[in-house]
Amino acid sequence: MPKILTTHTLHPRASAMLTGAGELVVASALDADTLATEARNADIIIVRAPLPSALFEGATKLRAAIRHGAGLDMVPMEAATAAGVLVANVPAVNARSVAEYVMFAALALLRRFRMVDRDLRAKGWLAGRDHTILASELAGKTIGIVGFGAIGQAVGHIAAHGFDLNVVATTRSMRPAPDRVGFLSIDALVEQSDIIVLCCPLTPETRGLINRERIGRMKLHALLINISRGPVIDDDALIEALQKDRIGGAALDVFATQPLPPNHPYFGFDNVIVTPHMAGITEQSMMRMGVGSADEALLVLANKLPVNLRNPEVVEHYRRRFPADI
Ligand SMILES: NC(=O)C1=CN([C@@H]2O[C@H](COP(=O)(O)OP(=O)(O)OC[C@H]3O[C@@H](n4cnc5c(N)ncnc54)[C@H](O)[C@@H]3O)[C@@H](O)[C@H]2O)C=CC1
Ligand SMILES: O=C(O)C(=O)COP(=O)(O)O
Repeated sequence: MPKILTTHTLHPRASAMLTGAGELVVASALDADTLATEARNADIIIVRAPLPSALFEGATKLRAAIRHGAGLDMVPMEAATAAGVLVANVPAVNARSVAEYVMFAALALLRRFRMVDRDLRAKGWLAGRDHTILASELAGKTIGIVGFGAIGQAVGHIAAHGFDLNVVATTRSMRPAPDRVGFLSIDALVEQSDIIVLCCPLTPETRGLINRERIGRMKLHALLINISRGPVIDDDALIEALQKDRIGGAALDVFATQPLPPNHPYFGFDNVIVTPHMAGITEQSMMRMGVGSADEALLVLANKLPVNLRNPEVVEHYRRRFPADI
């Protein structure tokens, strides 16, 4: 029976789809050595944690690595491709969940939710109400979306139609912008936005995109929301801007080091919301990502190519490794 290794427990509906088609095994730990050892006799791996390149050298039976979600940065693409392993993902199905998180984060920052809740509990009613900086409405502000793919478009739609925000965006292709969205260069977006939302993948171009220089161009007291990947922001530059009260606050769901170390400076700011990479995790999206991953795994087990194949250049190599397949 083929072995399907998964880094995390899947949604029950996805597990049910795979039970019977293969032996479904949840990795016993997520460190590089354990993953590489447990992938050695696996046919498929479903991925929610960074995979080491070395995994692909030892996993001689491995046919596919399937990302449970959108971001492909967790799969070392070159190593997978060199080994003839198909890489697929499940795009767009968590976009609504992430977009709702973005609106939650923007509202929570503007309402100073962390401070008000804390002061009411610790010091009582008046302390909770009596903040010198007033809360602010979303309506009429400009939200700047960096990366206008599935998530960016969902954010743009809710922001424009649900909250009367002005929406500007920057994206690689700059195709014709939809109604109520204006495309700008990254620098113009950074200068004009009251709220900047990072919705791009982590790539060599986006690593360090929000650097000291760009943070310096932000409007005084603008907000920054990051749901993309931690290294898109220069942490030292952001921490400095927060210390100097240069920006109004930040909501960070993703970090250069995950888990975020307990003593990290981000924990020290009242105007920073930190969440453990969970913007895309809801009951609905976990079901859709799980089912989508299971669909792709079942296709590979049926000797077919996954629908969202992300390294098509591997196909010839794959055919040589598994001549009976595809
Ligand atoms: N925090 C969370 O729970 C989640 C985080 N993510 C992250 O969000 C990313 C985006 O997800 P989707 O919107 O589903 O992907 P997508 O592929 O639909 O959209 C990404 C967009 O970013 C644009 N882009 C790429 N490079 C760029 C650059 N240098 N400058 C500006 N735009 C650029 C692309 O043109 C594309 O429009 C994922 O790659 C992942 O890293 C995704 C889902 C959940
Ligand atoms: O889709 C992504 O890239 C995410 O970050 C969320 O997916 P996951 O929680 O890793 O299944």
